[in-house]
Amino acid sequence: MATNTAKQAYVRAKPHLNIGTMGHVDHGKTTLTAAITKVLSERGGAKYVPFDRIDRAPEEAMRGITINISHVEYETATRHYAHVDMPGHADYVKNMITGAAQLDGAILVVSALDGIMPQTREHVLLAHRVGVEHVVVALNKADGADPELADLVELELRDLLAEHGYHDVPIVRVSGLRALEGDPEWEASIVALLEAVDDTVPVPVRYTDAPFLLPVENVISVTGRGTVVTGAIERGTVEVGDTVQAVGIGDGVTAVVTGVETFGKTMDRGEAGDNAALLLRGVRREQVRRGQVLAAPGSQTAHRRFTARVYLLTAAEGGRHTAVVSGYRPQFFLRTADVPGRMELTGPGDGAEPGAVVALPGDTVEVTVELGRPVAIEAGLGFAIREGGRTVGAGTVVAPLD
Ligand SMILES: Nc1nc2c(ncn2[C@@H]2O[C@H](COP(=O)(O)OP(=O)(O)OP(=O)(O)O)[C@@H](O)[C@H]2O)c(=O)[nH]1
Repeated sequence: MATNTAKQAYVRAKPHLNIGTMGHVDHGKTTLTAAITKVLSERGGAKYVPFDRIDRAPEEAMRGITINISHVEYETATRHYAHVDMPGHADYVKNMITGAAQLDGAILVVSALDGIMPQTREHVLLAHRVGVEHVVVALNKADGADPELADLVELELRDLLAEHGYHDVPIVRVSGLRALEGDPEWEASIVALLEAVDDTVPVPVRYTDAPFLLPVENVISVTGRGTVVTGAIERGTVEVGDTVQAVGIGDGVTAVVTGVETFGKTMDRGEAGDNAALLLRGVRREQVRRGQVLAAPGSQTAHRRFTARVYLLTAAEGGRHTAVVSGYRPQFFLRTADVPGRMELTGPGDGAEPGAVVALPGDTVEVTVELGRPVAIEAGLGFAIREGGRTVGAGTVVAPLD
């Protein structure tokens, strides 16, 4: 937001969708993301983002001009996409469950050389659990794979996907690496992959009529301009002159929005589904924090206590090997907030025995949660439970308390 040159305006000519790559470590997510931007840049639909600029680019963040650095944007003939390449496995799991990623669809990257690996399974399971309805598979590294082996991987993938309710998923053989190197055959594979995404992922219904809500991802101070808050708009719309309120964690400030941008372009109006950067007047950087939400004043309230239903992941899903008892103190991830808390088991769900005081991996249980700090809570909000760097549970808020 702090550049001296006049900014280009964002033209909302095509529907905007949010997609992301998921898949096992080293199967080529980042290479594929770079390849997509390179191939589309040659066709006028993107700015090329080289491999080493994805996930990082701290100087861009310092200049305060872009949204969360792991997002890239590109356009196909019919859509504008924001694409998130979640840096590591832990971030993926957290972003998926908390809904921070807000994916309308996902590209599952599977190496044709390695086939299905543990995180491939875990990501498919989580995607389904958090409501990602549309998946396209990029069967990557097809340049190095024996076609018969790739056929076998494809069969196994179809089984895995069907097990989690994904049917008729397009599986496109690609090579991110060869496409990046400019090999026309593999460049064409990237185009085919994006065509499959265009055809498979429908334009979602956006809640533009609801009160404005944006989970805060990043807060950046821009010299001479003020404080910029970035994140994906979950609901509603926002325009210059609107008043927004920060809710959760500490005391929330109320501020007037003096600028709205997406990917460095100015917008008249940010809408649900957009990745936005909002410039706030008269706010110091410390007054807004990741984990808060920016909301239409009075539309959201912060709570420390709430009731919820929680599914405990099995060991095979990456969860715990042992039971959980009342008084359990894991870490809770709600939207972009990461707070410690305590969980009491109040009743069985569909898995646990009636009256159970312990819950086993694989059970669904009713719980009361008390967080270390208040965050914006409402019925239906999804959250993740983590412990020692791994995800052990996925929950849904039933009702806020107090
Ligand atoms: N042969 C071949 N190698 C590839 C291809 N795509 C990626 N690789 C290689 O696979 C390795 C991992 O690629 P990355 O893009 O870093 O994988 P990633 O999934 O983003 O890894 P994480 O971000 O660590 O989860 C690198 O050495 C790439 O060069 C491909 O299409 N063909």
